[in-house]
Amino acid sequence: MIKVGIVGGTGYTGVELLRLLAQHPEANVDVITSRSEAGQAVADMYPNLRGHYDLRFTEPDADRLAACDVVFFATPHGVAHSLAGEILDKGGRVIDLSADFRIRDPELWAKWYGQPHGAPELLKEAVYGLPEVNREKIKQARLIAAPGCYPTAVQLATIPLLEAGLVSADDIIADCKSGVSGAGRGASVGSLLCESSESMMAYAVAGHRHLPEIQQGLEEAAQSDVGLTFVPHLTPMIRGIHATVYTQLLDDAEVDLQTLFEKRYANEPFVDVMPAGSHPATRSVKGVNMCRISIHRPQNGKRVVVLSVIDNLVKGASGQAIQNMNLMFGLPEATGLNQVALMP
Ligand SMILES: NC(=O)C1=CN([C@@H]2O[C@H](COP(=O)(O)OP(=O)(O)OC[C@H]3O[C@@H](n4cnc5c(N)ncnc54)[C@H](OP(=O)(O)O)[C@@H]3O)[C@@H](O)[C@H]2O)C=CC1
Ligand SMILES: CC(=O)N[C@@H](CCC(=O)OP(=O)(O)O)C(=O)O
Repeated sequence: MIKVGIVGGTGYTGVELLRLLAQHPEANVDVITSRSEAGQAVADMYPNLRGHYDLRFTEPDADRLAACDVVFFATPHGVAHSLAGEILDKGGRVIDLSADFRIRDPELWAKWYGQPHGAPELLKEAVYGLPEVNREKIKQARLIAAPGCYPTAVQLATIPLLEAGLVSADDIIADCKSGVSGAGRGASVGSLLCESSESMMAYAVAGHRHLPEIQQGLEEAAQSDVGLTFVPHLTPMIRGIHATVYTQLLDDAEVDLQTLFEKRYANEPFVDVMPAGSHPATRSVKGVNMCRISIHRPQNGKRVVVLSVIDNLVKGASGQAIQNMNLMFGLPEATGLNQVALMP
């Protein structure tokens, strides 16, 4: 059994880790931290977990966490900077769901996150945890930077086109919609029912902190600079990301984009390339570790439109983190991740 520690167990990604790990046959949660709820039983705070956990929140303690085989950080950015190094030094492994180790350049990170990078010495060994790109590195890693929710949906939609050199890398548009849980449990007034239901709005159009993360991943795939316009929107749903990616074919050559995507993801357990002409809905991935994609070429012109949906809390966070854990510990990649999406 893998002994698991979770830092930040009261947030949405923390409780989602607990929900998924409750059904994982090879992992057991030993330590779960919360400073505000220390002493409280996990199942008292989250009744969906009654009967699954006999565990209480504790204060974060590096020694107790390092005694686990792997520690998930489900915390705001900056927390893993201060604790991950100590856990690694004591022999633990770390999967960070926050943005702390996703961007390789510490100066760029500092610019977008508005504070100095707290652990630049760890960046060399941090592996970006997108299994569809970095599977072999993940298997050897001690420190995983789990990708953000928007970056997961956008990169999976775009990477096959850039790897094949078929589209113009200097003009990519990612128009994205997110459910409100993406803002976390401690979110501001804008996430209240009265503020966010029956309405939809764009935000951070001038620049969202996921922009440099997406750009980094797309530039690796393209092996060149990438020009990206990323516009996130808040939509009145609890879970889900819908990304619509617009790119332009470099020439009129007859290319079978459907086959390109099907081949690229043929062996991927958690990417579903849907039949040509499909329009995937966010509810088709609700609660599951899956990205469903469809590829369109309207009127057979040069414009390529790729639709990509994930559950922000699963393939966009906690499910993907467990997928990484499975790879790090030599387990079948889909262990504990075979749920079926909720309908309706
Ligand atoms: N929500 C989403 O869809 C996604 C979120 N993420 C990222 O995952 C991380 C967690 O997100 P989410 O679950 O939404 O966040 P929440 O705001 O819902 O929860 C944050 C958790 O971290 C704990 N925490 C806060 N500050 C500290 C600290 N200084 N030291 C230790 N623990 C702390 C909190 O508990 P307490 O204060 O009691 O200790 C709480 O349990 C964030 O970095 C987020 O950006 C990534 C992908 C998707
Ligand atoms: C709806 C909403 O507010 N979404 C969040 C998503 C950020 C997030 O989850 O951050 P990381 O993936 O970087 O950890 C936002 O736009 O800030």
